[in-house]
Amino acid sequence: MAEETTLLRTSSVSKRFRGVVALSDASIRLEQGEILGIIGPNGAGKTTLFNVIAGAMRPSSGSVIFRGRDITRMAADRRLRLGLARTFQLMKPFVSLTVYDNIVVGATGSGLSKRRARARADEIVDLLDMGRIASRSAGAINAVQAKRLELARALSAQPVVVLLDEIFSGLRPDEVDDLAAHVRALPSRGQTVMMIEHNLPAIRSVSERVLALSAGAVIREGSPADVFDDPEVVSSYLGKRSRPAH
Ligand SMILES: Nc1ncnc2c1ncn2[C@@H]1O[C@H](COP(=O)(O)OP(=O)(O)OP(=O)(O)O)[C@@H](O)[C@H]1O
Repeated sequence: MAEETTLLRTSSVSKRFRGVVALSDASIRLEQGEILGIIGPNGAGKTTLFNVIAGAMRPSSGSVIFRGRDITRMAADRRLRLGLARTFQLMKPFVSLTVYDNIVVGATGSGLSKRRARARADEIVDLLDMGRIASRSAGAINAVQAKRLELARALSAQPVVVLLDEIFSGLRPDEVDDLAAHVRALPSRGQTVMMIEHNLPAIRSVSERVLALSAGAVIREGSPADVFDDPEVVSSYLGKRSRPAH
């Protein structure tokens, strides 16, 4: 394995909550410049994987290595400063602030001065075509715009790796296309992406490599076509009474 191109990896990570095994011996690697999709039915362990990688939770066993450094026990805010940012499935913008100021807050959280944070926010607003909503109250934007703000907030930290948690869920196909174009452009800006997604057409349109989790374990890894059609992957979704629609 080409270790020098591996930006982030988990090594035999397990996470147990009392009787529940949320992650079981999961070893995952994220290569420099890729967009890796993580799929799996409800309860497969996807969010737990993100929590362990981003520092919201410690694994019961195993380790997380980022740029060659063991960050398993490092606090989330230090990981952010090292270049590991995430979006949240449940977005909680500061509703009393404008969209723009929410992005500034994200940038200051990554350690920038106010002045540099504003310059970063200006860049992100341009990058994600958010000019029309920048001065609106974050409490007055719609769900699609809120997704974009969540992405903007994560990017404001200028991360090396960005973890996207279901940013395409609930979007119409045209809205997916619009946001997907921005996600596809991230590697050319030096940003590597790992994304959890139930929206399989969205994954197919942005990632070359997909990894399927079921009951906390990695069951398949490969191209979207190979993984989506794999019988074990299909049956893991059917077992949960939901089919990977693609
Ligand atoms: N804090 C917790 N306490 C107890 N059990 C938990 C906790 N967090 C997750 N679990 C359990 O761990 C398992 C994996 O949950 P997780 O949220 O990681 O799955 P997921 O793949 O993200 O699901 P979804 O697609 O529904 O978001 C589930 O059985 C869940 O109930």
